[in-house]
Amino acid sequence: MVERANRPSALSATPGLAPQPQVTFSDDNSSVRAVLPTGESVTVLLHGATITSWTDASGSEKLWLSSSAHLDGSKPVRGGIPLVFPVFGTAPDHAQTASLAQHGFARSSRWEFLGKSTSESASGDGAADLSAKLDFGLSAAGLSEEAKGKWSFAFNLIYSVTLNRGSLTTSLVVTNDDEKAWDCQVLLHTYLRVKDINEVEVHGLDGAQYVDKVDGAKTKSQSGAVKITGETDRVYTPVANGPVTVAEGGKKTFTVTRDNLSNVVVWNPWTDKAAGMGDFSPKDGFKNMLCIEPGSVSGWQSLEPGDAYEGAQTITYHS
Ligand SMILES: O=P(O)(O)OC[C@H]1O[C@@H](O)[C@H](O)[C@@H](O)[C@@H]1O
Repeated sequence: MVERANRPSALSATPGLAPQPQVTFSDDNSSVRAVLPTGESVTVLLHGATITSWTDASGSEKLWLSSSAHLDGSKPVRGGIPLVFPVFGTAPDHAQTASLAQHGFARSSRWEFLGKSTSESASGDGAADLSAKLDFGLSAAGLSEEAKGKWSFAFNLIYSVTLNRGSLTTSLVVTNDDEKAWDCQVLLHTYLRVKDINEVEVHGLDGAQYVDKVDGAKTKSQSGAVKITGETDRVYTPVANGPVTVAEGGKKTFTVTRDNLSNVVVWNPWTDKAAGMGDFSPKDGFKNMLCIEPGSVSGWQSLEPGDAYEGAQTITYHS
């Protein structure tokens, strides 16, 4: 792997040599985009450091984004990959996070774009494959007065989004910059795009315990593949750190691997919940999405002053 930090966009031309294909980066005041020479792309909104688009080389979208999602910072984004920190859902019994909004403030805050870099590795045919990495940061200084009032600890988040041919890696490093210890939960709220939810099976969770949030938070045990036949909201704790795969019509479409994230939330709102969400469009869009959300949410990451925690996912698509 060769790191080439902050190289200029477009083609690099060395006199006498054919121009080498380069990653194209663009950023405006609201989002950052990287496009590989082979056509794969990722777009990250500074609002929430939310990934709003991930495409393959042909431009086919891999993530689901509501057509009425708020992209102007007025609400968390419905779709793509929003970030959940420092609390998953709400935690009325956890004093430090009890007054925070659902899923915390990371998805509602404007992040700073820290920089971009390019790496190359040999591909199967001997040519170099390029990948692009985008880094974003959020600390207490970037919070709204309201969020600061509800969570007053000093912290630092670095979120890295790495686009490779065929896969996307998202990694969050959380550092406690305070003089006091604090707890947090982290989750990568990934909305995968599917063709028909009725054809979907999720593999890799067989034997896992889960909390069924649509059945009184009962603890249950998964048997076989997960099929989505109605509102589904489950917090799985897989037995091992193996991959979770999504298949459609018997064909594998996504593989999700986790690094240091012990839970997987599987969520689909189905008809009634989708109808009740003002930013969920089209209303039958639940047929085209499935949230597979790697996270650390069934307990708390307790960080002493100066401690850091890192969790990551890699999503690979199979075409
Ligand atoms: O509407 P929100 O805040 O984006 O949350 C969407 C869903 O996010 C999931 O992670 C939760 O398990 C669900 O309970 C929740 O409904």
